[in-house]
Amino acid sequence: MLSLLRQTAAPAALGRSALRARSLATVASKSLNPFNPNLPATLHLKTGESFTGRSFGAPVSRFGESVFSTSITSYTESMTDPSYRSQFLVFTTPLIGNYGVPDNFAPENLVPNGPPVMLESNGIQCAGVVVADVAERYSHYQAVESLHEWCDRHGIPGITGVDTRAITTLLRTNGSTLSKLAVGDGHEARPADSEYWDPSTENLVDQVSTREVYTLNPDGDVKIALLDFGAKANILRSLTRRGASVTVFPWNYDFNKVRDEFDGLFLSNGPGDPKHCMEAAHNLRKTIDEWDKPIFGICMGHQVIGLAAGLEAYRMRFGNRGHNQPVLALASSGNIKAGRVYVTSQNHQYALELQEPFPQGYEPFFLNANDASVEGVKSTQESGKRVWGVQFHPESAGGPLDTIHMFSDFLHSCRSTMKNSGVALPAGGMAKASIKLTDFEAGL
Ligand SMILES: NC(=O)CC[C@H](N)C(=O)O
Repeated sequence: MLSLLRQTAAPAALGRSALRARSLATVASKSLNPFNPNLPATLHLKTGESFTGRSFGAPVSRFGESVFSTSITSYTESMTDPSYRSQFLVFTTPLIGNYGVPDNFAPENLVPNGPPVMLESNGIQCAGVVVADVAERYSHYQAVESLHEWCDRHGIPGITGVDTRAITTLLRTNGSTLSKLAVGDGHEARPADSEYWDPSTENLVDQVSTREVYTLNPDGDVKIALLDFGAKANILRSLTRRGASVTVFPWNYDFNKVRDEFDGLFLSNGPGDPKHCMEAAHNLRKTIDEWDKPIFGICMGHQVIGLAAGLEAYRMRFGNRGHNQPVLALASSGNIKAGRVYVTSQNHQYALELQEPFPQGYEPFFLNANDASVEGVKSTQESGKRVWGVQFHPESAGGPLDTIHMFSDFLHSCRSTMKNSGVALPAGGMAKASIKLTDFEAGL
């Protein structure tokens, strides 16, 4: 996926206004199907229920897994998050689409030295969207198209006019459910049980990870390697905005081959069952045993750290998806204070077991204050290691920024190692010096 991002990077020879005109023309020329309020659609759940409403977006039928999100904003960020791959995203917020969709590639929307997209990847990643009431008209100063037009361009079906409260209640009771979103002729025909496609059987990470190694912000003072399990662009932005150079590797690249060239290792988020990533966990185990520089993982990255440490991962009933998930810190580290509750952005179906005893050298870092699931693991002080994993998304996009300083903490730790090995650390620590309040307010 990120290799595709690179290919869409703006050629330097074109001016900003020419690029803007070109990308707007692309948007306009690709809207294939006008919104048709009379086209029916039905969401079939494998558990036996069907919900009929109206189609929007691409008039195509698809299989996937229905999951619900309680986020009240940021549908564009959620839909472009690669961790939603193969899922039908059911929004509990009734009105979706009212602020339209921005131009993902407009140069003026991009962060200098960051990834070449405004949203979380170069296109829609979820399999479809389920909403109570899609907005046919939109209003936002950055919007260039409607939710219908955007979904249509990307071949993604949507359904509107269905009772998302009833669907969510079913998903809470029965768990995330294999589904078919059927559009147009024959939409009411229920598929046979054997027809439902189960995405958890596939290695979805391999479908979204970069195929090539590349570097963002090559002049950054601290060199971070990032294993790409399906990285959200805001993770890359959060690192480069804090001055790091970020070299992105495919998820199963053996980092041990190049680890001497880097000051820290980052493991990204990514879709699907973490058991498909055992190869990465084995490589990581060797890294942790033989390398003493900082390692930080988010969501899938956190799960891979847990597997490397010897923890088990399990499938939750309906997972946690939304922007208001409270997590309780059990340990202090950097800006994180034990005993505090942080409100976090989340999108996951799997979690690490809270094993007793915890693997030697590790301790639980955070617990979810709603369901007590493991929200973070870290190496103990006595272990001499610096390894952190969090199930939630400190980079948000969308969601609250309560834990955004974990990126500064990670880079601060990487830079302190550089100091020990003779590389000068700016007074007060680069991590603090490079972040201004205005950056925070700008929503980084
Ligand atoms: N956002 C993520 O990285 C998701 C992790 C994993 N695929 C899960 O669903 O639990």
